[in-house]
Amino acid sequence: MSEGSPFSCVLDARARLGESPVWSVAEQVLYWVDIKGRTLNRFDPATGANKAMAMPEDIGSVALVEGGGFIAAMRSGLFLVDTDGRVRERLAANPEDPAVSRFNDGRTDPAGRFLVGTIDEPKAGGQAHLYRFDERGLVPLVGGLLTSNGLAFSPDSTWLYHSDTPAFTIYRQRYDIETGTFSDREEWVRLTPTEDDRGRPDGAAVDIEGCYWTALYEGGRIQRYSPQGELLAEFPVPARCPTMVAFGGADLKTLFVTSARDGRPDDELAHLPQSGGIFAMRVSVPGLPEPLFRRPVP
Ligand SMILES: O=C1O[C@H](CS(=O)(=O)O)[C@@H](O)[C@H](O)[C@H]1O
Repeated sequence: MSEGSPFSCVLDARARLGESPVWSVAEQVLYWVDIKGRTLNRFDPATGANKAMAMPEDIGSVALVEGGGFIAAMRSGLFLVDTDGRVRERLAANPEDPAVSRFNDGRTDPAGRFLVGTIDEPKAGGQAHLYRFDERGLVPLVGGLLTSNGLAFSPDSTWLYHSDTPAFTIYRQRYDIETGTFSDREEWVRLTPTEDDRGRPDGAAVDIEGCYWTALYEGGRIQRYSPQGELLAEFPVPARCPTMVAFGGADLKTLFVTSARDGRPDDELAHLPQSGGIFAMRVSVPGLPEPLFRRPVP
């Protein structure tokens, strides 16, 4: 355990921008990406070994695919990647300009569709979108975003959670799992930045009680919210920029957190040298197994 934090560093990865932790129940390992370091990683907590697989471009998120391999959301599009990290096929192109937009946070819905958003890198007034990918192709569902993030589903699949990080806001909307469509979004939680605290909602996961856990980028902590949007607890992380959480371990009661170190000031990195690492803590309420992406049948 780190001083003042319930989290231990389980992998001192020094990732530039660690993201998208995904627990594989079948393999009992944690997959994660380094977006700017351009790697897809397989971390085995039982041995401490991490295998980094080089990617050809920035990789924003991954999800596990039924039958093996990954769907990878990269800068130029969505791709199928095999278990050895070889890019096999492009499923969809990024409809935005890849010079200023890349795919970011993504998650499979409980019916096997892939939801994924983009990041408007120049933050030019909200050019990013949230998309759905299934047999209907890549369809934009929400526009006007700066950084699409925080995708998660309630345990009964009736709510979709979603955040826009630089807007300091988490939204939720009624989700129809039969069709992959949703109602208009409602503002669910809005954080108020201060001069000392620009913590904003990044990647997230929901536990079996329906509580929403979010990393606070530049906020150095993880928050847990009730389904009613009430802040229940906060847990400091030994990194200023935790990026996303995932439940793992045999009982899904280990909370893993990825983090970033890219662009952080020297004094902060001196104080928080494990920034960019993977952290973990035990929790009393487990998460849910991550659904597998079902490749659409043409
Ligand atoms: O690139 C990223 O940056 C954002 C933070 S922000 O958009 O600059 O506020 C981070 O949340 C995101 O996950 C990451 O991919």
